[in-house]
Formats: sequence, structure tokens, C-alpha cells
Amino acid sequence: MTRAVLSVGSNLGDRIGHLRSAVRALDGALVAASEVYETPPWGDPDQPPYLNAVLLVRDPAASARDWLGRARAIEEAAGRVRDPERRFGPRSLDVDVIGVWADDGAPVRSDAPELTLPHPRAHLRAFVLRPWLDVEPDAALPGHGPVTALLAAEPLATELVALRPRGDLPLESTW
Ligand SMILES: Nc1ncnc2c1ncn2[C@@H]1O[C@H](COP(=O)(O)OP(=O)(O)OP(=O)(O)O)[C@@H](O)[C@H]1O
Ligand SMILES: Nc1nc2c(c(=O)[nH]1)N=C(CO)CN2
Repeated sequence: MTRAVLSVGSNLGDRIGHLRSAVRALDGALVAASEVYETPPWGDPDQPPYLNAVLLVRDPAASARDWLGRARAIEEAAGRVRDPERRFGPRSLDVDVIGVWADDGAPVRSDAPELTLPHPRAHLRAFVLRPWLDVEPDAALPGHGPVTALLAAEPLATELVALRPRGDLPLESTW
């Protein structure tokens, strides 16, 4: 019933290993994986750089809340420890649900704090929007418009320049 766009990021430990563990866990639901990008930390500068990617997934049986549940389970399996003192602090693996779409293309909307859709900060993050274009060149963020337009406007255009594609770290290679 749904298609979802997931953002994955890691800046602790085996960064590419954590991203690959997410791909493995999504198994048959994975439709496409973006390139991997090395990105400067967003929101809290005092931490190491991240590896980020975007995954396009589909599952006929999954609701929006199912995608959130899968994202949390994948983070926990990667040993994610939450620091309540540090909102945007370092993490072994972060899996965010950027958006969920029904079969007819309608975006799922949610204002619940435990699941806000589309993700409330996705439009501010080049590390989400740029990889998303790899897997969906005509992507649009509900409420914000085409992703290409978001990335062309300041300050995201400046943020975009700092993203470095890591062609040497593919996501869908053999494990
Ligand atoms: N679209 C969403 N995707 C993931 N988590 C969400 C979403 N909407 C709300 N949440 C809630 O946000 C809470 C905090 O999630 P998390 O710790 O991953 O945030 P964060 O990664 O530090 O910040 P950000 O959400 O800005 O990336 C979770 O408890 C989750 O239920
Ligand atoms: N570059 C980058 N910065 C971040 C990221 C991320 O995945 N990549 N995730 C965060 C969690 O909210 C905070 N900052």
C-alpha cells in the first residue's frame, strides 16, 4: 500500500557498515539506494562528519507507522544510544522517515509528535534532498515543492556544495 523515502545517516563507528546494515534489514522492500555522501554535521557542528544516503522502499502491507517502527528497530540493531541532552548529536545510525505515499500517489500527512509527515526538517537539509534526487530525479516534498528548486535556493545551495559523493563506498555492493 505504501512507498516511503528513508534518510540514513551515521557519524560514529563503522559508518558505511551501519548504512549497509539498514539496507540489509530492509531486504525485499528496497527499491533503490542513492549514492553515499560525506556531509558536514548539520545542527550541531561539534561532531565528526556523517555518511548519508536515501533509500526508496515499498511494501504493500506497510502503514506509515510500520515504516517508523522499522526505522527505530534498525537504529537499535546498530546500537544507537540516545543522548537526551544533545538534540542533533552524534549517532551510530539515524533512520528518518522523510515521506510516505499511498499507491495513488497521495502523500500521507501526520502532525503527531511521534510521527510527523513529511519530516518537519527535510526541506532544510541538503544531506537529505541531494541523495533523494539520485533515486527520484523529479522528487517533490509535500508542502514545499520540487526538491531541485529547494536545493537551488539559498541557504541550501551553499550547503549542497559541501556534500562529497563517496563513489568508493557503494551501498548495493556485495557485503
Ligand atoms: N518522520 C519522522 N521520522 C522519524 N522520526 C520521527 C518522525 N516524526 C517524528 N519522529 C519522532 O522523532 C523522535 C526523535 O527521533 P530522532 O532521535 O531520530 O531525532 P533526531 O534524528 O535526533 O532528529 P531529526 O528528526 O531532526 O533527524 C522519535 O521519537 C520519533 O518518534
Ligand atoms: N550531516 C548530517 N548532519 C546531521 C544528521 C545527518 O544525518 N547528517 N543527522 C542529525 C540528526 O538529527 C543531525 N545532523
